[in-house]
Amino acid sequence: MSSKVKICGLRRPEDIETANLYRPDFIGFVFANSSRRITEEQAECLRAGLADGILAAGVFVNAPVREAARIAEKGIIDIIQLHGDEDEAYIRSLKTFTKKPVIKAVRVQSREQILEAEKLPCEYLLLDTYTKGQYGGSGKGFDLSLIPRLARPFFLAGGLSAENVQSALESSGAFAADVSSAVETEGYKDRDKVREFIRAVREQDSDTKNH
Ligand SMILES: O=C(O)c1ccccc1NCC(=O)[C@H](O)[C@H](O)COP(=O)(O)O
Repeated sequence: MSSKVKICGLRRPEDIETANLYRPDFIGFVFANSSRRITEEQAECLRAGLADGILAAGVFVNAPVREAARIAEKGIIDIIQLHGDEDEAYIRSLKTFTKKPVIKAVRVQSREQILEAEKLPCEYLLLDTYTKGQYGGSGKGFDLSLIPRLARPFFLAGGLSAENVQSALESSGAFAADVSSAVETEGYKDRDKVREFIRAVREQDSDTKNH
């Protein structure tokens, strides 16, 4: 199966134009406390311009369950990405309010932690770097040898770039590559870097098919 791409932290109309041009499979709107945070109203406007076929994830960190569900049910996002300390009870409660798929981020510190997270009632895991004092989008990578064989599809995140994404996907077996920092220049998404990242993932797919 070909690898998917997610570009996270879109916040301007030109970022949406870039996405519509280069067609990642997923984009992310950050609703959590971050320099990439956007409001619900901004996300609604951006979503209206997003091409069909690109799925929008909403990134939340320890948000009230009803707030995440409300934004999802409004149609602003297709997937709920939980990037904080949300536990099984939180996810079960969320699922009583919305049928939208859930991505649970794990800020990786050990192999056992990932195996434990596999039991959670979510559709996808997202494995990201643990950085003290920061929930995500740090631009730093983690030790991919900690990733066990997983039955569930997972997004790989944390310090990915056009230069390292091919080998990271290959060695981890991830379903999708997720990037934010490495496709930015001075804090904003950079059209050329987004293009190169997506190209690197798609090239990896054609290399795999040719071998
Ligand atoms: O990107 C943020 O600012 C952010 C803040 C708080 C929680 C999550 C956040 N991002 C989530 C993502 O999906 C990022 O793409 C992921 O952490 C990878 O980021 P990077 O290492 O910068 O490529």
